[in-house]
Amino acid sequence: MLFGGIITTKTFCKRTLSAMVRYLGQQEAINIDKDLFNQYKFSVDQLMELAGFSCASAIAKVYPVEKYGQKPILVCCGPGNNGGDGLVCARHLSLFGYKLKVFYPQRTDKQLYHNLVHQAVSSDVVMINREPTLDEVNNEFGLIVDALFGFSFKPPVRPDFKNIMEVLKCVSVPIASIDVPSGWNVEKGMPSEGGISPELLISLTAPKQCAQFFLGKYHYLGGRFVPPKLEQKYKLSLPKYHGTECCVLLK
Ligand SMILES: NC(=O)C1=CN([C@@H]2O[C@H](COP(=O)(O)OP(=O)(O)OC[C@H]3O[C@@H](n4cnc5c(N)ncnc54)[C@H](O)[C@@H]3O)[C@@H](O)[C@H]2O)[C@@H](O)CC1
Ligand SMILES: [K+]
Repeated sequence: MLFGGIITTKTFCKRTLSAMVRYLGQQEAINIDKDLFNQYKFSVDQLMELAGFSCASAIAKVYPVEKYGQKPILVCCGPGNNGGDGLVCARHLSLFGYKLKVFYPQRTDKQLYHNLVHQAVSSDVVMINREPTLDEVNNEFGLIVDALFGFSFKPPVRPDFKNIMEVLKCVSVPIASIDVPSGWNVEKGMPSEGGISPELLISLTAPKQCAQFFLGKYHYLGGRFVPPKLEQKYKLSLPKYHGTECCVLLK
């Protein structure tokens, strides 16, 4: 496609990359997850660490610490594995030199999650217990990481998460969403009543169908842990990760 008659190599490469990947339906994403655990014998901790690290890397590329490190980053974590990715991502961002605050209202009572919180706090991440207001988010933070819900989300958002979702819908601060923009239908995208509009989306393993409706500026793929046979089984056509990079720019 030509834009004003000019197409740069970079634009062409980005468009080619995002065109070639396959977008997964919700059930397919769940099946791949099951295969990774049952057939390929990965543990949740392993994949979550790689997923969260790749999200932190993509965020650091788009929002360099030299420019965005002054104000804290707010990470909003949900009750499932998407929230776990958020906790890992927060710890790595803190180790990269950012100031981190995490809002994690429904803490999962499993050892993995207790450990993730402990590890984050040990790496200077601050856990906040009160839900931040819209004004507080706009004034205090430079970036929001949305780790509320991933590919297992079933709309509509339940009442206990409505407030924070409303805040995220209205913020002027950029949002980086992990795997799926929270509140979006995993296949159909933003709900008709409106939803959050992330500036950065980091798809994990492979993009979900909702990513086709993503209009933000940056789309990365992370989670470089897919065994070649699994990639072939689901015909994922993943883009090539460069060198030792753990994430790749799709758009
Ligand atoms: N195989 C993969 O691709 C990997 C996936 N990971 C992450 O795991 C995520 C999927 O995790 P899960 O399956 O635990 O699920 P999610 O984290 O997507 O969400 C499930 C949680 O959200 C709650 N929930 C669902 N619908 C809701 C609604 N309408 N209102 C309020 N709460 C709702 C559920 O009760 C559950 O607690 C992925 O999106 C990704 O971020 C990574 O951790 C590792 C590897
Ligand atoms: K999310």
